[in-house]
Amino acid sequence: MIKIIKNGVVVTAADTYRADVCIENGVVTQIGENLPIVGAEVIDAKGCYLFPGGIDPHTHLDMPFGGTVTKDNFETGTIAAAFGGTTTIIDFCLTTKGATLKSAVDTWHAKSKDKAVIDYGFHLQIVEMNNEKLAELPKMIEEEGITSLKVFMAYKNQFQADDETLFKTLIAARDLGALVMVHAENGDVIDYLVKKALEDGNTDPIFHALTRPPEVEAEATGRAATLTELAKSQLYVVHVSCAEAARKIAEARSKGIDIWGETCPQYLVLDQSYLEKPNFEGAKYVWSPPLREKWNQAELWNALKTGQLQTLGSDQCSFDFVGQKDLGKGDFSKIPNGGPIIEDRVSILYSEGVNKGRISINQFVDITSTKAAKLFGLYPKKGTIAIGADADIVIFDPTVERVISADIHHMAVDYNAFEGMKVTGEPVSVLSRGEFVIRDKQFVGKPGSGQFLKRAKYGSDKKSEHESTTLTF
Ligand SMILES: NC(=O)NCCC(=O)O
Ligand SMILES: [Zn+2]
Ligand SMILES: [Zn+2]
Repeated sequence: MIKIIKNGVVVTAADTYRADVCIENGVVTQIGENLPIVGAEVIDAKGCYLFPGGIDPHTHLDMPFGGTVTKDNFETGTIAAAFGGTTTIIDFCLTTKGATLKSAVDTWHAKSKDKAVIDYGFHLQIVEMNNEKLAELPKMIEEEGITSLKVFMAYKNQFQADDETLFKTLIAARDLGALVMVHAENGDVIDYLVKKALEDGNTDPIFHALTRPPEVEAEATGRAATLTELAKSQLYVVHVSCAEAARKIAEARSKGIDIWGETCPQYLVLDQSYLEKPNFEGAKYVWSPPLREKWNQAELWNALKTGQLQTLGSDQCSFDFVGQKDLGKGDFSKIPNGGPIIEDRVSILYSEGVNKGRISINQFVDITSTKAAKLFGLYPKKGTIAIGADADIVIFDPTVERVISADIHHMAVDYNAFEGMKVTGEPVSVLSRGEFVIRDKQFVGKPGSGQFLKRAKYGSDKKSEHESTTLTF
C-alpha cells in the first residue's frame, strides 16, 4: 500500500521545507508539493515536522555488566527507542579473550533475533589483537557487515584493552575500512584511585565521580588521538563528558587527525551534584565517564554547535535502582555503570538544543541521525529523507509538552534519570521502512520486524558523495 504523508515540514541535515512524502515498498519514492493521493493511505502531519528516524549509535541491550545484566533487552529497548523517535540502533557486541569474534557475533544475533522492532547493527568489541583475531576481522567487516570496532581503555580486569591492542586495532581498521571507537578513560589510574578511596572508607556514589576526574578522560582521549595519527587511522570517541576531553578532540581535528566525538544527553543536562543525592539515590547517576561539574555543559553544547562533537549516543545501559544499582551499597565501585536514556535522547536534544537556541533544527537532525548514518556506513539508506532512502520517518509535534517520568516511560527500568524534566516536542508517529511502529503515540510494531543492518565500510559516504558530484572526462 502506498502511503503519503501530507502537510508536514521535511527537515534534513541541510534543508527545511514543506512537502508531501510518498512511501512505497518501505522506501521514499516521491517528495513534492500536492502529490496525487489516489489509491494511497494519507497520513496527516499538519503542524508537525518530518525528521529522518533517529540513529542511536551507542546502546547496550541485554548486556552482562557489573555482575548483572542490563534490564532492557532488544525488545523493550527498541520499543522505547521507537517511542522516542529512534529507528536504528547500533549495539555493542562484547567479545572475550580466547573466543572467536564469530561466536560473540552469533551470541548477539541470538539476543536480538525476533525481538527488535526497529533496525539494528552491531559494533564489535576488541579485547585482544592477535593472529587469530586479525585473521577473522576481514570476514567480520566484509561478510558480517560490522564495520566499527570498539576498544575500552578503562574497566581494568574486565573490558580494558592495552595500548598495543588499541594500536593494532587502529592499523587493522585503517587497512580494512573500519572505524575504531574508544571508551577513553585511563583505566589504570582509575583503578588506583578507586582502591585508595575505598581504603580510606570513601564508599558513597559521589566517589565514583571523584575517582574518575576529567584528567583521566582527557589523557586517554589525547593518547588515543595520538595513536590514531601515528597509525594514520580513524577514531570515534564515545560518550565525551567534559570540556577537557572535547578540547583534545578539537585539537586533534585541527591537526587533521580523522577523529570524531559523541556526547550523550546526560552530560548535556545533568551534573556531578546528582551523585550526592541522599539515600543512595546518587547511584542512579553513575555513568562512566561520570557526570561532571555543571560548567562543562556549556562547552559540550558549544562543541556540538561548532561541529567539534558530531553525534549524540544514548549509551543506553539500564539497571533497576532496586536489585541492581544497590549492588553497590557500601562500595561505589560495585554500582553497575549506566542508565536508561534510549527513549528520551531525541526529545532532550530537541527541547534543550533547538528550543533553547543552542543548535539549529538542521544540526539537530545531523546530530541525532545523519552524521551517525554517514560515519557508520548507513547513509544514504538511513539518516535522511530523500528519494530512495528507507522510509524511517518521525512525525514530530514541536508543541507537545511532556514531563519525563518512569511512570510513563517504556523502558523496563524502575526509574528515569531525567525524572521531572519538562520537554517540549515529541514524536507522535514513527515509521520504520514505511511501516508504523508508533502510531498516534501507541505502539503498533512487531517484535522481530527490525532487520539486522550489514553496514558499509568507513568512508563509503564520502565516496558516494564524491562520485555523484564528479565530472568525469
Ligand atoms: N557508560 C556507562 O556507564 N555504562 C555503559 C558501558 C560503557 O559505555 O562504558
Ligand atoms: Zn563506555
Ligand atoms: Zn556505552
